Amino acid sequence: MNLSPALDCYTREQLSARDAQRMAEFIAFGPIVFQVSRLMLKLGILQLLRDSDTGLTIDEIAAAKGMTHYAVQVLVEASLTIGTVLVDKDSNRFRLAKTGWFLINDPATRVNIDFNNDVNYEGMFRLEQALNEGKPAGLKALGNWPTIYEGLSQLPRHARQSWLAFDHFYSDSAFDEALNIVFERKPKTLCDVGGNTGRWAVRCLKHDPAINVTVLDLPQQIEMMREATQGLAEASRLHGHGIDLLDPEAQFPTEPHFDAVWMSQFLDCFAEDQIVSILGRAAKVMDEHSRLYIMETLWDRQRYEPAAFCLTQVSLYFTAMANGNSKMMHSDDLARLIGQAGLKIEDVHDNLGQGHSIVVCSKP
Ligand SMILES: C[S@@+](CC[C@H](N)C(=O)[O-])C[C@H]1O[C@@H](n2cnc3c(N)ncnc32)[C@H](O)[C@@H]1O
Repeated sequence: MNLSPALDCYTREQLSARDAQRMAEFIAFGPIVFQVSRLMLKLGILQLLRDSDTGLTIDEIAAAKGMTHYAVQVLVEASLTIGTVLVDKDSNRFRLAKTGWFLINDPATRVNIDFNNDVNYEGMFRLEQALNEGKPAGLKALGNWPTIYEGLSQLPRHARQSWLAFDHFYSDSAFDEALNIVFERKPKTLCDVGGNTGRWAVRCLKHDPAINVTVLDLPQQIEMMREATQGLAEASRLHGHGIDLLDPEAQFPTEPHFDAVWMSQFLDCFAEDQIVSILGRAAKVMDEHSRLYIMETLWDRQRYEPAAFCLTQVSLYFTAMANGNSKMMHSDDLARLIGQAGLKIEDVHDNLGQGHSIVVCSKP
């Protein structure tokens, strides 16, 4: 399989036996490690330690935070062994460790923590059931829909906020570079498949005053998009088309003719046979001048190893919470599905934003 140079570490053992045993325990206590660290952030204890020059004792933290000695002690002692804080043995003062610094300052980590807590945490208990049934068995922790996409507009407030923040954080980071790639061929019409709240569509409209953009998405999301883009000066060039692309009979609109078809973080919401069907329907409305741009975070093409770690873990969100049958893709799989849909890969651009690739496809 393809693996970027940074992922070569997956081909041979990296840990000593002692480190491996510690890692095994880290996994065993994963849910507690997660909740302790999330609370150290939420309660501002990590931030308090960051801002202190001399470090703080448990009593000083408790006084500053209005918490009991016991509550601070269990959190801080666990954080010490997790590795987010350090202690001075003589003064009993705690200070921030490097990992704690990243918890505070790394925006990707913050978005991932909120996403895991507010969207995934409870539902993930049903991962085994989801794997057995091929259905998102964990989604009932948030509401009763066949897939999370049908429920997006009605998710509990925190879950919706964290879902959108997660989604936007990843795709927004790649949009600047993506605009240059897509507009190189000067398209006049673009179809944004799975355009969600219209963020990419709006970027295109602002980037080129001649472009018309049609967003295809579930009818509920087209409503969300209309709300989000209300009053926009460019609104007359923005069009919405409600469609359920899981229905194999649902065809892409043929009017207008699309110079560019754009799918960002979209195909990862579907199983392989569904992807082939959707790509095949996109191909039907393309001619030899049209281009399909697929923007995905392909886990095997990552420049940094932690990104591949995040992406392969996020796959299980799709299993337990989203739809039960899709994942963050490996580029070998995506290439095979593109070929099965009768399209050919013309170019691949890697390392955009938070580790996105754009696969440019045309009709052979
Ligand atoms: C992960 S979001 C990506 C949003 C956006 N393209 C981005 O890059 O941030 C996937 C989008 O696909 C849409 N979607 C999921 N299932 C769909 C379906 N069956 N038919 C049409 N759109 C669907 C969702 O509503 C959502 O807006």
